[in-house]
Amino acid sequence: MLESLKEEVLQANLELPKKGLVTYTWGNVSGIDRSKGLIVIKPSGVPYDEMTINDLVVIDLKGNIVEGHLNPSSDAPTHVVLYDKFPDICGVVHNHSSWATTWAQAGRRIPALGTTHADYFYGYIPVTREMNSDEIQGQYEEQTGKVIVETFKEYNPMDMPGVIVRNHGPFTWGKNASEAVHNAVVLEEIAKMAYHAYQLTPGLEPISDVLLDKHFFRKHGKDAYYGQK
Ligand SMILES: O=C(CO)[C@@H](O)[C@H](O)COP(=O)(O)O
Repeated sequence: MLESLKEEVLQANLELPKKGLVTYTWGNVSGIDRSKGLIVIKPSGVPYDEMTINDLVVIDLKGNIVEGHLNPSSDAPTHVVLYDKFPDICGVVHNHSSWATTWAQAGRRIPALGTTHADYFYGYIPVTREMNSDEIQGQYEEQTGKVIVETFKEYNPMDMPGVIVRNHGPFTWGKNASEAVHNAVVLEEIAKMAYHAYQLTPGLEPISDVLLDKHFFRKHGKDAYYGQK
């Protein structure tokens, strides 16, 4: 069942260490078959260099295990919320890549300081609010998804394909698992460049709306929905 999606999700997971986005078993990638309402996700705690297609776990949109002999990623509830509330996405990535996680630990949104950013993210990459103790002590991973959705009231997820979860790390998404990984790689590079740009020029302002529009529109077209800049 879902053999081609499983292969795509396996390759997307194996791309994370190849691109230097994960250490040990940190991070996870999933993909969804919207016609079946089934998600294929990385198993929890399995080293990437030992992972096989048979280790992947299939869950439904309530988080129930439909197929698989291992537990799904501990972040599966977050993936489920995002698929439920962002109907156009079909791939989700979570990781603890160093530069993006630095911004998460600092509780900072990432400003658009250059055209690389503008090609992928229309304006600031948002950071979620701090979660309260009840949210943390409760269904933490599910609440993480809900706080991301709350942050995206003003955004179309397809035109802002990532978020910085405060004190945790980045989540990215896309039209499939492979695009979600691509966006994770870009977000990490943007986070690194923005950090260094601020070192060179403290108090740097974001790029002009004209330059942001030029690059984002060129890549995404005029009809893209735009949230906060
Ligand atoms: O965010 C976290 C832990 O903070 C997770 O991404 C783990 O780093 C990986 O968990 P599994 O996917 O192996 O359950």
